[in-house]
Amino acid sequence: MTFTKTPGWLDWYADPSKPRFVVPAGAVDAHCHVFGPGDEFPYAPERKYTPCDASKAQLFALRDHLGFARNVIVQATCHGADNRALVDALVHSEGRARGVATVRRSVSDAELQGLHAAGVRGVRFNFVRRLVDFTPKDELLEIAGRIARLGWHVVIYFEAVDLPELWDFFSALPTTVVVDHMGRPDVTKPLDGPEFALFLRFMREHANVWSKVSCPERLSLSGPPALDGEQQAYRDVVPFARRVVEEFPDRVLWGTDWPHPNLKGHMPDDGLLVDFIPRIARTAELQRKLLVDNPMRLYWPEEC
Ligand SMILES: O=C(O)/C=C(\CC(=O)C(=O)O)C(=O)O
Repeated sequence: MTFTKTPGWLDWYADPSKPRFVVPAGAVDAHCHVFGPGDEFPYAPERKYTPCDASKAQLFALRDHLGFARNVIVQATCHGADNRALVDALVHSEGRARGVATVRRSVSDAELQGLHAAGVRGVRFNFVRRLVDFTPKDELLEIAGRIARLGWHVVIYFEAVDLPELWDFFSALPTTVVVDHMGRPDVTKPLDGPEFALFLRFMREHANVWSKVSCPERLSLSGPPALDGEQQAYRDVVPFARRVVEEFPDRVLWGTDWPHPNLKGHMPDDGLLVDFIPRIARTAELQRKLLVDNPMRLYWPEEC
C-alpha cells in the first residue's frame, strides 16, 4: 500500500554527525521508533499522522553510528495496536532491541506471550490528544493488571497540564511506570514553579515512577536547534532534565526519539542530540546509570 505523508512532514536527518560525547559501553537508546515501511507494515487506519518510512535497518545503522549497543523500540501511534513492524524489528535485532507495545483489551494471552517472546517488556498508554482517541481508564487498568503478571511495565505519555487530572489513575497502576519526556513540561515556565514541582512531587511520592529525560528538541522553545555543529542546543530544557537526573539518578532513561515524529520547526542532527547528554548528566556515574544500568535493569534484567 502506498501512503502519502502528512503535509509538512519533516523526514529524519539523513547524515547525522559523529557525536563528540562517547557513550559508555553497553549504552541503550531507550526511546526510538520504527515506521513501516508502509508497503510492508501498513500504517493504522485510526492514525492521526502519516510519517515517512523509518525501517529497522535504518534504526540499527543509526544505533551503530552513534555508538549505542541496544535499542528500546516504542510502538508509535501511527501503527495503532498493530505491533507487527515493532515485532519484526525486535526479532531481527539479534537480541539487541526490546520493545514497548500498544495493546487493546481484546488482546489474547497467547498474543501477549508472543509479544513477550519477541522482546516486548511494556505497554504504552498515550494521553496526548492530538495523537490518540480516548481509551477508557477501566480498559487501561485491566490491561495493566494483565501485563503486570508478565513482569512488564507501563509507559505513559501526557502533557504537564494534564497531570492533576491523571494523577489518581497513574497512582493506581500496579507496575513500574515510565513517563515519556518528563511529562512534557512547558519550559517557558519556571523550573521551580508549581507545574514542574508537581511532576517532581509525583516522582518523589511514587517510587515506581521513572522518567525519560528525552526530547529536548520537542520541548525547547528557544533552542538553538541541534544543527550545524551546535554544542549548546536546547538551553531552555537543560535545567529541567538536569534536575530530574540529579534527583532521581536510578529512575531515568534517555533516548533519541528517532525518527522524531511530528516535529514542526526543524529536524535535529542525532549526533548533536547525543552531545546533549553530558549537559544533563554531568558525571560519568550519572551517565552510566542513565544510559546503561537503568535501561538494563528494566529491559534486560536477566543480564543484571
Ligand atoms: O515519539 C514520541 O515520543 C512523541 C510523539 C509521537 C508519539 O508518541 C507517537 O506517535 O506514538 C509526538 O509527540 O508526536
